[in-house]
Amino acid sequence: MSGAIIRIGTRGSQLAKAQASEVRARLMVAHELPEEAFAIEVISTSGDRILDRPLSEVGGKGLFTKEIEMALAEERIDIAVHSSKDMATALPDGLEISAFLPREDVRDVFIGRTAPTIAELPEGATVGTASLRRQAMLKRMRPDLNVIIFRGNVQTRLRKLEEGQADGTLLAIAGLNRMAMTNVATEILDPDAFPPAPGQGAVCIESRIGDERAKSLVAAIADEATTIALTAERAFLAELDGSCRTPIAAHARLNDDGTLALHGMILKPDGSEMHQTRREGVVEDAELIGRLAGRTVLQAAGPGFFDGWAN
Ligand SMILES: NCc1[nH]cc(CCC(=O)O)c1CC(=O)O
Repeated sequence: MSGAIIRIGTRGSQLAKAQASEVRARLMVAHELPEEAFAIEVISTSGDRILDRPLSEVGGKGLFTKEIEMALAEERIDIAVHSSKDMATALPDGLEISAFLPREDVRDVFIGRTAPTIAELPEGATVGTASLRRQAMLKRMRPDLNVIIFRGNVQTRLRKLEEGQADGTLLAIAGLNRMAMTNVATEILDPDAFPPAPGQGAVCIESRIGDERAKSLVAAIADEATTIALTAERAFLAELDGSCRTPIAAHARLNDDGTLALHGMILKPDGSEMHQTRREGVVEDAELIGRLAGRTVLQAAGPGFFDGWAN
């Protein structure tokens, strides 16, 4: 790839473009390349176009990645930049995740219009979110709340909030940080009580299997601790066969002694039932830790837990 222009594929939202620019900036530093060595190719995805229905109804995570992955497979781009949270566990044939950037803050935030915290929302207040996980955890904390669908990119959701369509909304602080918009948050949620989506806060780079030039290029900016944490979280998700249809939360991180700790959770969409587990082990077992944690919550939930809303 040296000499040639490196084509970076991304969605067109402000957040996605900020992530692609971050990847470019890191590659420029790592390889002493000028900005002109890169072309950022904006690709529209179905997830960006279908805005009137919840993600769980229109097909889940793949929606934000499909068109970009097609461009990658067809060699119209060399690498694709994604929010790991938006990626399904099974990738299309011929593609692989070749790097994770160092993870941003994993936490969710509440952005309140009529009250600064979830606890202070009046009885029956309306909260907008498109995430089943956020809906389920909110309902568990506050069964009285009225949760409505808020689709669209971060700017669209904040506009809906400003227009008064809801009393509050929830977002990932990572996205706000990347767009220098952290100040809109009115409450930062404790990740132990309100754990993030698997992969939240981690940007990943996808490339073609066998494209060694792309692989070695991005290897220079890959973060090992993030790779380990994401391996565990994505194994947890894979064990649950998770998609946007199931409220699933997972947060893995390295302890000070270098071991891995995973917190995994599943809920019913209305928050009426919740199962969680914590598991620790050596980093070499990241995949196994995720798989076993997934099996633990599945067993605790029992057969029937997914009935009625699994698809
Ligand atoms: N589903 C959209 C999406 N995908 C990734 C992020 C945030 C950035 C990240 O998690 O890295 C967001 C917006 C949000 O949930 O606030």
